Amino acid sequence: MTGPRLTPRRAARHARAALGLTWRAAPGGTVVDLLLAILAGVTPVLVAALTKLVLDVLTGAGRAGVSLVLLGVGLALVAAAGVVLPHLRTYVEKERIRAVSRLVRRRLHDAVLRLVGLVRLEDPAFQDRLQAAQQTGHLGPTQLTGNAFGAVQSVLALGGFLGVLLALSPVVGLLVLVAALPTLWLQLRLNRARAAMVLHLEHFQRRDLFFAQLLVGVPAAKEVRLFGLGRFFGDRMLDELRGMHGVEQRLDRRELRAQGLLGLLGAAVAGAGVVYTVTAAAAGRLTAGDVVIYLAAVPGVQGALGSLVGQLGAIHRALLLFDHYDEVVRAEPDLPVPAAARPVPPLRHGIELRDVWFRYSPRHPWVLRGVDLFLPAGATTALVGLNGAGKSTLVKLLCRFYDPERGTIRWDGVDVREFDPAALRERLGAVFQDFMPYDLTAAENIAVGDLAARDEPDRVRAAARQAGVDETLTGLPRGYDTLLTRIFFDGPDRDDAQAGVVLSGGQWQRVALARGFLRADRDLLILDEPSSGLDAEAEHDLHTRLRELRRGRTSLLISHRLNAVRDADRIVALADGRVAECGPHDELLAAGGGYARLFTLQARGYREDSPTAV
Ligand SMILES: Nc1ncnc2c1ncn2[C@@H]1O[C@H](COP(=O)(O)OP(=O)(O)OP(=O)(O)O)[C@@H](O)[C@H]1O
Repeated sequence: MTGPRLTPRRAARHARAALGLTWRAAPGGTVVDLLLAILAGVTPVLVAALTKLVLDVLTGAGRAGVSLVLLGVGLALVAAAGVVLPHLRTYVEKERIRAVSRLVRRRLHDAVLRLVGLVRLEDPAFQDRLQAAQQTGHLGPTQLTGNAFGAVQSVLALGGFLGVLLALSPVVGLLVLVAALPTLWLQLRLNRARAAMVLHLEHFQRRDLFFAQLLVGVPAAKEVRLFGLGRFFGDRMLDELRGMHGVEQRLDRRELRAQGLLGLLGAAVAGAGVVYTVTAAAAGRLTAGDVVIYLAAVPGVQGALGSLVGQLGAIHRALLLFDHYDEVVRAEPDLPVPAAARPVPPLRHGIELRDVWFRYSPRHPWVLRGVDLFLPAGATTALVGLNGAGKSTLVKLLCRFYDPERGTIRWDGVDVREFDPAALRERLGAVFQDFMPYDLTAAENIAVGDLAARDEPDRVRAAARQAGVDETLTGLPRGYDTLLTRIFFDGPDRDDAQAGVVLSGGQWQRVALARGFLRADRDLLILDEPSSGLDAEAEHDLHTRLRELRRGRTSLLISHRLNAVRDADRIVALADGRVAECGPHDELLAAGGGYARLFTLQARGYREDSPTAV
């Protein structure tokens, strides 16, 4: 496994960005932490130096006139500081990490929201990076700063102890120093491997999480039990976990081998130093105080060097991890957004698709192959076609989640690429076929259609009434404030296991419709299979309401129930990626094409005694 390379320029850019984030998130905490790191660095050297002085005075080897009491008090104070400082630092550091995490999370999500389309979000490689950035984004700044301050502390301790060692025996001092160089080299290599591992593991982790969710989550619980899928998914999950652990294990073993050898080397150097000092003291060349400070200095230098190497390695790793975050926050918009976007005017004439070609990526087949279509303002257009004909894809293009590969979509003659996508979407209302049931309250589930309605309960209720779900929601344990989920609970509901409710599929469909109704006044209302989950009576009722609502408005209605679209102003049938038929119901029926065939088939299914597959 080869690791990602970090050029000095890239490293410097990441370091600047990471430190900048830390400073912006917690300026006070950063200063305090640095001061504490400096204090923590000099404390052990001071303890060793004071201990030597005390011993020298006691054994008569020290200078006369030095007060033992003062030395004792000084030693006690410095030792006390040495005990308290690490705890204080831990607290300050945790506060800083929390502040940085919030800032990093916000920036990451701002960056994701800048992706106005869906192309990049649907790219598995980008998803891997995004997940890695989510998990490790905050580690870049926090580890960089924490380890940089730790390095300051280590350098101070190292400088102090090394000074002592070199003064007593330059040979041993240099030996201790040189013995640390292989550790530094190894650490840098291991860091690169570890950073590469994060991205490599992301594949496994996402799939592991997916299988774990299937096993413990509610959505798949029915099928898992009925089809007996538990063992199958469990084994797949363990396979992913095994793959992940295999990668980690290989790296851990490499680390164990290398660090074991280097540890032995360090111990041998330290042992040789001890033998030398004790022998020199026995021969009268060193005092007892010298022996004590020597014994403190050798592990002190090795410890500080080890920490420094570890910290430099961690800084390197933090910079490599920061790469994922940096890539995501610097990601170019996935759809071109004009610098000077044109304002989106109210729709007067209509929306025109001119020779629109689209496929989800060059590796995917064409879905639309030259669609020419006009959606006249103030009229209802129905879009019909077999499964996979491209109806929902066309809706996604109208919302500009993607751009056509060839051809244009024009809003009153203006190419929609000249608009800001957010401004265009402001003019649209939509109920998607795969609408999202949120684990929120009933009122919030409707108000997400137009967040301004959060503070307008009457509007929310009116929309629910139009969608025929008001009575259901009013009857819930907490009315519109009832959570539409059994996964979470609100504070006051903690002791009430029944507080959240699960709606039926059709009831959810109506909630989604209510969301759409909140935007019924927009220039274009898109309804993709709005009645697929409704019972016959509700469907009839809904289409009567929709007819009312659509009157004089521009709307696009997609449905497989051809009876529900027959009164649309125009019916457009998609087939083979093109518009195959277009016209009012009667005209299409008389033409005797694909639409007429499907309509007759469905109608016969209702009339005949024997059931007919539709
Ligand atoms: N995000 C995607 N990435 C790749 N291919 C996709 C994606 N979404 C849809 N497709 C493919 O595009 C084709 C058209 O799908 P689309 O959902 O537009 O059909 P549809 O007419 O709405 O079908 P249905 O009646 O079943 O809802 C299908 O072959 C589908 O597999």
